[in-house]
Amino acid sequence: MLDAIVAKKKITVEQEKKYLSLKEIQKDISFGKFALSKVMRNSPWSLIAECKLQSPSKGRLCTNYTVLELAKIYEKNGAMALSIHTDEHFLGNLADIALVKEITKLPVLRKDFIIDEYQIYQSRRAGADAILLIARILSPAQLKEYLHMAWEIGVDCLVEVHDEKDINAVNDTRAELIGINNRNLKNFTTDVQNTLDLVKYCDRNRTIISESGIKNREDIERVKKHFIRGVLVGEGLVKAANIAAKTRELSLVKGF
Ligand SMILES: O=P(O)(O)OC[C@@H](O)[C@@H](O)c1c[nH]c2ccccc12
Repeated sequence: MLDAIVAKKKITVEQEKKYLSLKEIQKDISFGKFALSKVMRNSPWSLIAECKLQSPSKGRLCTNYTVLELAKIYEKNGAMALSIHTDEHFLGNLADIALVKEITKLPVLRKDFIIDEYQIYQSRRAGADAILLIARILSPAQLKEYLHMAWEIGVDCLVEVHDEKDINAVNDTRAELIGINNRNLKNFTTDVQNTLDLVKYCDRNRTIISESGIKNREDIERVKKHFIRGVLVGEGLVKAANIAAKTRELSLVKGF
């Protein structure tokens, strides 16, 4: 599935370049302020709350709320940042970033499959504070190059890792934010234990978070003991009976 999404993404990006060239995009961007890393550096715990309406493996996850409604609930209840899908397989849309930025003050991570430098500038032009870089779909050279390009325009990168090989590639860069993904890329199941197994390979000077399959305080207590500074949660939030309460629970809001 990942391969198919990436193949399709390559075609989409080539089409987008025809519509608006890289040069034109580069002319039209304001510099970012590294808002995500700033927030995470200053906070002992960060919930990055994902506005996830659908996933390719599970289908529709959320029908009662729009991306904007979710963003507002998350902000009001203690989330430190928002993750906004912009890939079609997740019902995402690049324009959602600007809409979300209009109604919240939180840093916004663009959640997509970045495989071309074009998308880095495109993300900033769309208003993103940060982008996801998935180590598995990039060569070590590409990873370094993309981190540098993003850094030059004030955009943070959350580098996602799935195994020891990915982590070795990231340790060899200056990436500040690392996300250990608990999702098995072959069968799409999630296991929080993956974070505990892999965190020992990560350079401790980075800000490390746990991604996918986080459902409750128990999961958080488990990873928090092992130098994890935050979580990225989608399904656990959007499928909760009370999304506001779940956001407070996973944000570690006092008195919950
Ligand atoms: O819904 P979950 O299990 O809480 O997972 C959120 C997030 O980690 C997941 O959406 C994700 C992590 N990395 C990705 C890369 C592409 C698409 C999706 C993802």
